[in-house]
Amino acid sequence: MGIFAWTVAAVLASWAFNAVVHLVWRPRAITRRLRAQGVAGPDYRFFSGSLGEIKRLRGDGSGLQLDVSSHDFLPIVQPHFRRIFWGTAKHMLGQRVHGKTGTVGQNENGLVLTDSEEWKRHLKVVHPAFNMDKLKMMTVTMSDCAQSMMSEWDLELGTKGGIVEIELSRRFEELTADVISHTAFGSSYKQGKQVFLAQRELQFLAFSTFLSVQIPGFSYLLTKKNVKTWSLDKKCKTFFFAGHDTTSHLLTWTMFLLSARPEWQERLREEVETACGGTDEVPTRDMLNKLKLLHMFLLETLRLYSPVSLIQRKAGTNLELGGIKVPKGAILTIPIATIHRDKEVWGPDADEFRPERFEKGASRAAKHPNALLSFSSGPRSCIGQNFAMIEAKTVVAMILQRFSFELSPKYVHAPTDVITLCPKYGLPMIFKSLKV
Ligand code: HEM
Repeated sequence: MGIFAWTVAAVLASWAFNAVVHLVWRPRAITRRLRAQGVAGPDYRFFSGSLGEIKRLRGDGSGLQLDVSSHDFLPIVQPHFRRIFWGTAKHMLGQRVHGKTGTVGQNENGLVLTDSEEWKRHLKVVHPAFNMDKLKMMTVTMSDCAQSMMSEWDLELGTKGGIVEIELSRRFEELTADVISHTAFGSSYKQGKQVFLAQRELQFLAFSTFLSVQIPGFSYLLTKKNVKTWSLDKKCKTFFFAGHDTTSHLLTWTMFLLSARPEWQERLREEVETACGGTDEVPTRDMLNKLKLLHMFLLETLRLYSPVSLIQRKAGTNLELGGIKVPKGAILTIPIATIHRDKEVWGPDADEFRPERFEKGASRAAKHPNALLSFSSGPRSCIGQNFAMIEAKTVVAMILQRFSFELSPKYVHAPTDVITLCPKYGLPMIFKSLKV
């Protein structure tokens, strides 16, 4: 055999060895150790008393949290979560999917992906971008972008006799991409738009990767999908990924819930008109601060339709949680969507939509102060949460000032999780102008 054939054989043998180690041997070893302690499989209730534990572990800087997942939103994907939980860290979602969707390529990790020292360094650099003064300035950009979206709606209303059906989820994706492009990329807004398009494609590629078996080394092969992923990866920036899809889904689900509850639509409109004025006014940051009911409404939307429905962490060391020894390398999933509907945590009305539960703030709405996990909690929690909440308030307030709306009969309720939770068939809504 020539040198080339030997090289190919050696590479194949190394892949096969890696595959056995990472897909068979290590997962089995971890499974055996957990089973020996009576942990039969991924059942989140087993850890349901451990929210305090999550906080404590995060608080000590280890970046380590836990929970084992049963994800009732997604029965189809469940077997894959099972595999993920029992697998080893190296080939797991936390690294692979985030790596493929969120960041700038193999050696240039973005903030969602980075670990320990590198993360601290990144955080120091980006944190000042989110201080309250900067956010105040960004509110103006947000309302400008929202205003330009709504001017288009006005035009459509004008040509269609004062009543128009608009598919909102797509419009909000464009809007939040617009906002993040203007705030993160400044004048190079067109470059931001390119990133937006690349990122959408990448998200679908990443999701299909997540559902298929991962063979170590295969992501380096020159397949069509890998080549596409690499080229798209280069264009993506963390903020872009983390910052616009999530916020657009929050807006979408808020509008869905508002259309399903006309009495709330009226209450919130009244609050907005009192604090911000009528159809032609543009809310300022100070006005937005007065919108308590809207704030509660957004929190309840985040609880029931959390844009990010699970997060994961790798056990960095052997550790003990709730009396269970979790071996180093196990992937622990925090099933946000499940926790958010847990009656033990939120009370018997956990499945009901009731913004009043947030009357005294998010930390006093449930039995545990950190039960609302949409933005995660602790040192690795969402850096853009204020940004997202301000953007959502600006946009919803401006819509309430200018339009009345109801759900189109075409709407089909099918929340679906493509890394973030969105309505599978969009959100068609019927709009009327409130301008006299
Ligand atoms: C409703 C909107 C949003 C939701 C639900 C959301 C949710 C989350 C969650 C759950 C995490 C933790 C991820 C993990 O632990 O694996 C996270 C992290 C992060 N988010 Fe957000 N996010 C939103 C908006 C934003 C915005 C607007 C930005 C930026 C402009 C942003 C930037 C980030 C960054 C950079 C991280 C990583 C932080 C770190 O690792 O230290 N997010 N987000």
